[in-house]
Amino acid sequence: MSVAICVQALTKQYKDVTAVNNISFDVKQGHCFGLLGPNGAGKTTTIEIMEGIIKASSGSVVYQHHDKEVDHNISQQIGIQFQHTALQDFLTVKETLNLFASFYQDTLPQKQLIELCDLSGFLDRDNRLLSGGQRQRLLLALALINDPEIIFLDEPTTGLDPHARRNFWQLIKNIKGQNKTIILTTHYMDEAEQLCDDIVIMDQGSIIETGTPHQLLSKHFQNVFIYLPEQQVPLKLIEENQWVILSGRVEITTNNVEKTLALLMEHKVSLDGLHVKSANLDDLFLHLTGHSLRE
Ligand SMILES: Nc1ncnc2c1ncn2[C@@H]1O[C@H](COP(=O)(O)OP(=O)(O)OP(=O)(O)O)[C@@H](O)[C@H]1O
Repeated sequence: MSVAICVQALTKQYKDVTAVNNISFDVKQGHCFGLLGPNGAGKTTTIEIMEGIIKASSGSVVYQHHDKEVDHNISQQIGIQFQHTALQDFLTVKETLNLFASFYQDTLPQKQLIELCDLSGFLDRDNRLLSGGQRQRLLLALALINDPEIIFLDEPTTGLDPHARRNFWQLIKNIKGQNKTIILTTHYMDEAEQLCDDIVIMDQGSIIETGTPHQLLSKHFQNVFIYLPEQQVPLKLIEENQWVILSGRVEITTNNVEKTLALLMEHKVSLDGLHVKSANLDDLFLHLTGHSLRE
């Protein structure tokens, strides 16, 4: 898999704040790369340096295809969905697409863009009347308007309801299916698990973990959790096995689900309401940093 962007020893120093502290990673061509971390971790600063919007204090960002360091000219070739983009009042969605298309030399055919971002139901609607999900789909279309190979999405589903978020994920999967490279920042671990091939986790300007979601989870967690209503499990069994009682449920940590279920059945424990959960990226984040990603 070839490398699309190579980030080397990147540092950004503001007066008394080191926003990004000597980080290095590669973004692979055709992958969805996730940059995760809590507020203030340095994600936006990193992304803005990669987009050529701000300059690094030291280190480099090289777009391998162009074989040169990033500068502001890169904006013609990449797509950016910013966290907050002001849309022109009194323009319809179609007029907005036309306006943004006029900023670029080469653009994706509008019909294809409308289909890809599922805009056909509200093309004549004033921007101000769009729902959160519709607005994000329009912003995604604007990021794709110049048919970029590389697309930056900065927290694209923040504030959307679960249904709109899932719709949006499907659009991102479709775009990924066209062999585009996506760089995504998000606070939502389920989003990263769904979409990202590679993940970098940042905290306080530094990288604290890197890998595929599967590699990260199997490196840090060999166990799964089994939950059962407390009243169904004899106290003696709980104590003997050093299981934990949490909010009315018994939490059993095990690396052998079959063996644990056999033990419960042997003691005639009812399995009504049983819940089995593998560790997810939220658990990983808590494990690595001692705090949850959305705190
Ligand atoms: N222009 C600036 N001047 C001084 N400090 C800044 C500036 N921009 C960012 N910082 C600081 O750099 C650190 C990293 O900020 P950054 O916005 O990159 O974090 P983030 O991970 O994107 O956070 P969020 O998820 O809240 O967007 C923070 O401590 C922030 O206050």
